[in-house]
Amino acid sequence: MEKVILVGVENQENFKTFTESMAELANLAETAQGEVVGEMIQKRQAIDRRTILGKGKLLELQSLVESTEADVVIFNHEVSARQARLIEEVVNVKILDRVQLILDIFAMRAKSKEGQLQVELAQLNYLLPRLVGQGLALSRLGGGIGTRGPGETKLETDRRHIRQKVTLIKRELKQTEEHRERSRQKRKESSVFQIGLIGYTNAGKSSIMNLLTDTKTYAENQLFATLDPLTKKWQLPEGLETTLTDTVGFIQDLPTQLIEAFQSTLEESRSVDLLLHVVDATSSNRSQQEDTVLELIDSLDMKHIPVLTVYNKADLLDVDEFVPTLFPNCLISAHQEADQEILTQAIIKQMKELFLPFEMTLEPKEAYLITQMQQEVLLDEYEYDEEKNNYFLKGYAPKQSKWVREVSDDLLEW
Ligand SMILES: Nc1nc2c(ncn2[C@@H]2O[C@H](COP(=O)(O)OP(=O)(O)OP(=O)(O)O)[C@@H](O)[C@H]2O)c(=O)[nH]1
Ligand SMILES: [Mg+2]
Repeated sequence: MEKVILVGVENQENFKTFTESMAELANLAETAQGEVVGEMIQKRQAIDRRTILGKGKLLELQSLVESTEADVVIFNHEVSARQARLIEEVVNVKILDRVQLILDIFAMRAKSKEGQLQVELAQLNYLLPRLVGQGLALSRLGGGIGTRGPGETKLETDRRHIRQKVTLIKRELKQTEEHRERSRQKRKESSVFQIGLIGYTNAGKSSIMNLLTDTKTYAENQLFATLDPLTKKWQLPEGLETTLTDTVGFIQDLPTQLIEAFQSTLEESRSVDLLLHVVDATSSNRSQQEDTVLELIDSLDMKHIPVLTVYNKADLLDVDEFVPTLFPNCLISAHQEADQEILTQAIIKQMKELFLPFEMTLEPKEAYLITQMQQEVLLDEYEYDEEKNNYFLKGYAPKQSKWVREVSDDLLEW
């Protein structure tokens, strides 16, 4: 385990969320298998352009590194190559920033070929501008946090080599993207109602996926436990078939390089009919986490998709004291089997708002259609009318549903 010192400069720009952000940095460092042995905070009007910390503080950092025998210093700010070099000259250990740390965790987590390629692309994109005129030798970093990567070769310093690699990875990713696009298209054509889980990392998205479906996806008390999107069928008790997609979690200051690299993964959520925004209701940092996710929904062009907020981890809360901030919402615990019902009903309520209400009758000879309909619409009522010798059906159907079209034809005939 590497010993880590965390550094942050509290300034006019970040003072509102500074404490939480530092706590999150500690959490990230631990997720990357670091042991936090010290923290250094400086209050300053703005960060120092050359060394982030002021001169005096930098010397303090140097003695803290020595006394704690730290292996690495992680800054809660983006650190340019030049800044890293200047700081390193003083403290004599590896310097990393928040972005590199997040990239490193992603590199650890990436399991699928696609995930690995995406992380490698993000790392290379992060590296490229940092190489300009620097001749920065990555080898000096040695091993450990900040140097992990899924690529077989160590990250190379040669810019040309990196550019070639970027082109190569993009080409490979394009193929998986096309494959993904095809299955997504297929799902769209089959007009299955699609639900996407999104939310801050560690909010409980995968746990909710597990609660609703019988799958056992990886749910862990770790940041970014999930990297690869996973889509599962989920059938509502009334019979309607939907799909549920679990995906990568969001975090404040999600590196733009990552967002770019993970475009196709995030695409999975862009085409859904309903988003479940999972929020850790117990987080002391809840409102900032909510804002982060809302901003990302916005920047990922997903603003047109209806959202149901799912406040999670209710088992750890005094439920009566809880005050929600986003609507519509429901409050559940993914760890309580009984809450499956609450969540399901909340989802159905949202679906009804998106669907069109319909009523129709079917001749006895058409009764075989009912089973099929049950899988494609929300059927509230269906009964056989003995006097009229027909079936009466009532419910809600997706707007583009063939059942709705057929019903309206029926209505015209009458
Ligand atoms: N007490 C309690 N813990 C929960 C609940 N839901 C999830 N957790 C825990 O919270 C942690 C994170 O859960 P995950 O389901 O992995 O969260 P996630 O949103 O998928 O996280 P990432 O994939 O890392 O973004 C795990 O340790 C879960 O056991 C809940 O309702 N109550
Ligand atoms: Mg997960």
